[in-house]
Amino acid sequence: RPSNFPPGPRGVPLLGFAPFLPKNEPFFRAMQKMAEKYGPVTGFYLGPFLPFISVDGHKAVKEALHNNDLNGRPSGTLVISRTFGKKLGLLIVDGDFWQEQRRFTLRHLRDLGFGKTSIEDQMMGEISDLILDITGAAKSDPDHIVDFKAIFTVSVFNILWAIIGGKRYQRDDPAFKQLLANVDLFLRGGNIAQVVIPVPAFLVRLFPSLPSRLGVKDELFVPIQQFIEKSIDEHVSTRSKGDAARDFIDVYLDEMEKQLENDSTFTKKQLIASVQDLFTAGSDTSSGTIGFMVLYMINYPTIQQKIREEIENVCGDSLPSLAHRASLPFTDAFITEVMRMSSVAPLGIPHLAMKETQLLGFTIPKGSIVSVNINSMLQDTVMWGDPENFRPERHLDADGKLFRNEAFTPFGIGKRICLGESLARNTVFLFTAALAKTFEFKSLPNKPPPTLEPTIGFVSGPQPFKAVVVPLVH
Ligand code: HEM
Repeated sequence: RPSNFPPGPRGVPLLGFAPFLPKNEPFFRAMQKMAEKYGPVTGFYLGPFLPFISVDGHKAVKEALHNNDLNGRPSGTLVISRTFGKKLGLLIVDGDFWQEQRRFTLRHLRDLGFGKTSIEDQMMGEISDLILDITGAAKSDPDHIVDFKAIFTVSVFNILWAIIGGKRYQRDDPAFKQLLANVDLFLRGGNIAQVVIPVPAFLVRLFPSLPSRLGVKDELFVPIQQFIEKSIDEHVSTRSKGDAARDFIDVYLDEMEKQLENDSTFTKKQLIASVQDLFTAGSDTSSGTIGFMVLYMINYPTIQQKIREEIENVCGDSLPSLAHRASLPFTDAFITEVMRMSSVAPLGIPHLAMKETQLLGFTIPKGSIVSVNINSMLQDTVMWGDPENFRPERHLDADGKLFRNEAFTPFGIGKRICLGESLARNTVFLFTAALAKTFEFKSLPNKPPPTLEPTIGFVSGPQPFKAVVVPLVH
């Protein structure tokens, strides 16, 4: 260990702490427990040479995420195997490549509808379809029991795909459902420490099942990459020169053509990897968040009733729109509190120290993996007082207006903040408000409410659940 390295467990020679990584509890919780023992910045080694730094609590997380020397991403064999064995896409790239691709993607996704009301019509269409689906399922069961497994992913994906690929899929399209199930399976597979374990490439060649055993099931992305590549080819063949760009894929293809002569970062492989990353980062996180909204409504029926009353008073007969949001502070506070409690991306994406730097006075060696515990920020006792309690009112000020606590950072902070934040926030708001207005959600007869305990994996999602759904007449 270099001098002034953060305190932490030692592990064993050669393998470091790798054999002791917890598997049966969410990794973010294990890291929080470690922080209780060693402090807000904990360090250990994965293998003989790779320092792993876990950062916990508001003060340390804030300092880490605002330190630009920590804005890199890991590049181990397992990390890059999802992107053709190279640092491609948006999630795991860094340096100038990341800046150029992130800036381009963000600018054009914004123009095409991220965070804009122009995509609202698309969202409302998906919501109407979902409402029909849930109503149908509730009415077809004698006890109005609806299975919520994967029910929101198709809607969320269709919104994303309207911007990226300009096409809409039917809710019951089996091939399409399989693609979404693959993303979900991958995200439930492992944890961020397993994926950065420095496994030499030759070992993976010798033991091809090794990544999967470590929870990195990259083969799940093969059909997704084929689907994206096919869409790109269709875009090329269905557009004539001079036609306006229809979606992100068209805009990207235009840029590839423009930059043809240069040593360009805009390539077909990069486009496939970026779209794949937008799927991976954007679908389960948003749909899981909506799932948690329903779960919390079931667990807190009085609060569910209060939201519904607020929405009915403000929106009358119509479904809530983004324009109503400012007049629905309690609904917004409920959404904020569910996001704080459920923390679907509890460890975000691991960062990398691009050079040696300091964190809370400790030395972080160049090349360290820095795992930033976003959940610990959302549960910080100093910032929240009673973080363990579900209290939407904590997000309202004395005048009943939405108040933003500095520690509310489910999308991260700093330069690597989530690229899809505005789209996710709008999606989650519209779906939650529409569902609360249209249905009453209840526990199954004579059963306790479904668990709020998250699934284990790269992201936290709701466990599959069923609920009694009563369609409300308006
Ligand atoms: C509730 C929904 C979501 C949550 C809670 C969430 C949370 C996060 C978090 C915590 C990070 C990591 C920040 C860091 O590395 O410090 C992140 C990164 C990212 N998110 Fe999201 N996200 C959500 C939805 C979305 C959506 C809808 C998209 C796009 C369609 C998206 C795209 C991305 C991308 C591309 C990154 C990587 C940014 C970079 O490395 O520069 N996310 N997200």
